[in-house]
Amino acid sequence: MFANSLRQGLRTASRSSARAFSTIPARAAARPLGAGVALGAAVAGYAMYEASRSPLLLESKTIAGEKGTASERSFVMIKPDGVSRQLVGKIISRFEERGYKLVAVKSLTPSEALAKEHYSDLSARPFYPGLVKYITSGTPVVAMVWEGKDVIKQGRRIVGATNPQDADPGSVRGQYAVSVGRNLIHASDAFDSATKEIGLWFAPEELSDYEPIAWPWVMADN
Ligand SMILES: Nc1ncnc2c1ncn2[C@@H]1O[C@H](COP(=O)(O)OP(=O)(O)OP(=O)(O)O)[C@@H](O)[C@H]1O
Repeated sequence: MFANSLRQGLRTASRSSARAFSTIPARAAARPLGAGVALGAAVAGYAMYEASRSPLLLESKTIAGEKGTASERSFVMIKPDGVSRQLVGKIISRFEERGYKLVAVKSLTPSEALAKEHYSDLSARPFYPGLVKYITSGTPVVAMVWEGKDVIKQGRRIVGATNPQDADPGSVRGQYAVSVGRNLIHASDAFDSATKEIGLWFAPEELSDYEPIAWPWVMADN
């Protein structure tokens, strides 16, 4: 019952999330997003998400790479306030300059179903309806996947504490935000959530596999 309504919801999510730009290969992006393509992407994304909900979640190698290695991946999203305040470049620079690899990026206005599923663990919290409304406001978000050593934990440090008033002044939230309800950015908080979130927001073919020119200089241990 729940799975059916979720499946339906994610189909709707895929259909109604408006995409402005993306790392999808040009040929695929140029194709009109007909029902088949949209449904295919939704099914692929949903399959990855379903896999992330199964006991396979306990595995250390998933769509979020391999936990604890340079292939570890995190889902990072610049929220509508970050886009509206034109902080996208500054925020992306934090991850790039640290040495992390951008493996996927797209701008979209999430559907209500997608936003609700992303924040499903907070559905009982009083701020949940307002949170969903904020994420689906119509101003787009920038959804990204970043890769590199310890990117999940380090990504959370770059982002800062949930309440910007508690955030380190050098973090994104500590530098640019003051309100918990408008804290600019999301980053996965654990390997399991990165697995769920990357599978929910991206189809596998949207994730690029390449090596930045400085990769060995950034990731080597000796
Ligand atoms: N008390 C609150 N009032 C309003 N919004 C809140 C409140 N607490 C959390 N939120 C919103 O819900 C989001 C998710 O909350 P969560 O507790 O998962 O924190 P987080 O993991 O730091 O945030 P995110 O998941 O966005 O990275 C927060 O980033 C914020 O936008």
